[in-house]
Amino acid sequence: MSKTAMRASQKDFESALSQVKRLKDPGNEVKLKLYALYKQATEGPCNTPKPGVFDLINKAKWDAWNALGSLPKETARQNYVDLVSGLSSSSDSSSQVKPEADRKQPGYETLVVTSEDSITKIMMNRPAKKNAITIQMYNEIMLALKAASKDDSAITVLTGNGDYYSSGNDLSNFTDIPPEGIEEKAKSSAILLRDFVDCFIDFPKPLIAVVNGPAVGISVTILGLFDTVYASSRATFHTPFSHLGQSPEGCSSYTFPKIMGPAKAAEMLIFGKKLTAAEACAQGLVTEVFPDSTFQKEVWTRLKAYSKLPPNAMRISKQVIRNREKEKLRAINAEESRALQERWLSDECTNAVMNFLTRKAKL
Ligand SMILES: CCCCCC/C=C/C(=O)SCCNC(=O)CCNC(=O)[C@H](O)C(C)(C)COP(=O)(O)OP(=O)(O)OC[C@H]1O[C@@H](n2cnc3c(N)ncnc32)[C@H](O)[C@@H]1OP(=O)(O)O
Repeated sequence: MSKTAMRASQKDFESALSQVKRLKDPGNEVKLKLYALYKQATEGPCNTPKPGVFDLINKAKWDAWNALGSLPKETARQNYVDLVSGLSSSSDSSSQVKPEADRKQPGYETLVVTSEDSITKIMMNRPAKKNAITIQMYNEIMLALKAASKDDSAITVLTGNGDYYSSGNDLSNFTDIPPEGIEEKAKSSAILLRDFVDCFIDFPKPLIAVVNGPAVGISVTILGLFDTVYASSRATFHTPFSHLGQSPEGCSSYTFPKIMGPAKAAEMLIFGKKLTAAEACAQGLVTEVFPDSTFQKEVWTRLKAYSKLPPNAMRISKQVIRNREKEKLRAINAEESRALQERWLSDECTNAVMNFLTRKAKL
């Protein structure tokens, strides 16, 4: 016999009433339907005066109940039981979490990109190399950001897999010299760098860095272009550009002095001072630090709550906060990229990279 042909007993109705309390929030429209059916099942047709036009909530409830007209109490009880049973089965199936491998978006080799709960998560995925950023990874991050800017997620997160957030530019990027020579390599790298940083400058939705461990070089400098930076207490922030014969990028020559003042920015960007997570937070580069033991749990709970906020309002707020600086940031990015193009051809830089690659030097 079909469910609707059955008559719901008082016991079925009472069990639906207790089941409804355990359901995930079904949204206002369904809540109004449930309210109306409950009133109809227990009191019969709507019998109270219509609330005033400014009493919005009670008026919506009254309208929903009144719309049921003279529906018999028994039918309302049955409809209530059926509605709750439908909601329970769909909420059971949506609470079955698929393993990450099944949810991951195809087409990325150096990243794991997933979208759920209105959050697109871009995870750098070279843990054995401390998530050092190869040419392929720069390109894939740009692709993932462009896709995330158009998908239906409300917020986008960048994070790292393993013990590091990222050790920055993969220093072996400099070893793959094309037949056209080293100048050509420096030129194409500067274009890649500029395009990469532009993607962060132009990203239209709230962008959050979940810094799960130490961060080096370009993975630190671009943090000034994020809207929120959450860090594990294990994270450190290191920009050893002078040690590498290089100069700052990611618009940090502008964002860092603005965030932390010129003196603190110079210590990081010129002298390569490494900051702890607590120091980075005190200087405004990091929004909040969480104990490493509860980092993932606390951060994702927070982000899931934020991702439920109205997405258009968040986008517009970001625009209002950031848009007036965009042109300036693009010009700074171009200037920093030009300076680095020169630096990459210098002996200081060549020697530092060779020392790392031949294992003579680490940070
Ligand atoms: C298109 C170009 C755009 C350029 C933009 C400009 C960007 C600038 C920067 O980002 S500058 C910062 C560059 N990064 C570094 O200088 C970090 C170098 N790495 C280290 O000093 C150390 O590896 C470490 C301190 C990050 C970690 O040390 P440790 O814990 O002892 O681990 P290992 O050194 O054994 O590392 C494991 C494994 O990963 C390889 N690796 C780590 N980082 C990098 C890197 N940045 N580039 C290349 N390879 C890296 C390391 O060699 C080991 O590999 P192996 O197991 O030996 O094969």
